[in-house]
Amino acid sequence: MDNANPISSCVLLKNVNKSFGSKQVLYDISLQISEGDILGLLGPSGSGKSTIIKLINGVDQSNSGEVYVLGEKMPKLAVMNQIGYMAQSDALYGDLTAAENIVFFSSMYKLSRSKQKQRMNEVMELVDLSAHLKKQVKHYSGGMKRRLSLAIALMHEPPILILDEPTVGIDPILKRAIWEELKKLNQQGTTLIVTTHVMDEVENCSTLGMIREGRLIAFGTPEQLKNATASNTIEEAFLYYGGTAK
Ligand SMILES: Nc1ncnc2c1ncn2[C@@H]1O[C@H](COP(=O)(O)OP(=O)(O)OP(=O)(O)O)[C@@H](O)[C@H]1O
Repeated sequence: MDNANPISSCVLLKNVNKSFGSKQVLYDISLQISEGDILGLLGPSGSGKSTIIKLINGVDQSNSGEVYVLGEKMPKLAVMNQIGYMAQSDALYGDLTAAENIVFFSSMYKLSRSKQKQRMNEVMELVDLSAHLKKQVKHYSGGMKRRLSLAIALMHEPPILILDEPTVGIDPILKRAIWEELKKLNQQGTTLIVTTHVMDEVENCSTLGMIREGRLIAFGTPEQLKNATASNTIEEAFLYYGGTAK
């Protein structure tokens, strides 16, 4: 990591620490994500996954250490526009329809009216909500709101897509369909960063980071983590790290 170059990395964290008041929640996090990766950040609730994500997308700032995205030191507005972000809780307006929410949230990306319409149809098709475009969001179920948030994050075709627990509350069939689309986007060049608690999502990731109590206790490809722990499955490797890392 000492040799890691901010310019050639898609995302680079160097010795990042983060506290809220007197409570330290991230300790000396260093990691590098290459363009075209699908990084899965795994860890128990409260371990610090969302905090790492918010430092990468520029929503929050570290107390020490550096965060670079696309070669630029974060936070930087021009880079924030290159990132699609789906937060853990859905920041949607219940009194507006899905279409109105999409227009509102994508207005900062200044898509032409025809492009906006085209993308709206594409992303709503993708998350299987085309039939509910004109429905007020307060009448959506929890899973529908997650899917709408994902659609909004995809509107401007960002090169980096950050998804904080994207498939919570989504049924297994749609979850598989969404992952297929995410992988398709990845093959077209989108770098993905996804947090999850769920082991079955791990197989979709090219790189895994395991977080525990604010520390990055393992980072590498699933094969590397399995080899390093002499495990047959990534679940076994996760249990190994969970059981022994301090
Ligand atoms: N704005 C904040 N103010 C104070 N403490 C915070 C704040 N945001 C997060 N924390 C604390 O930081 C720690 C890490 O939280 P974070 O949300 O990053 O964990 P997480 O791994 O994403 O958890 P989950 O899977 O439940 O979302 C927790 O102890 C949390 O209470």
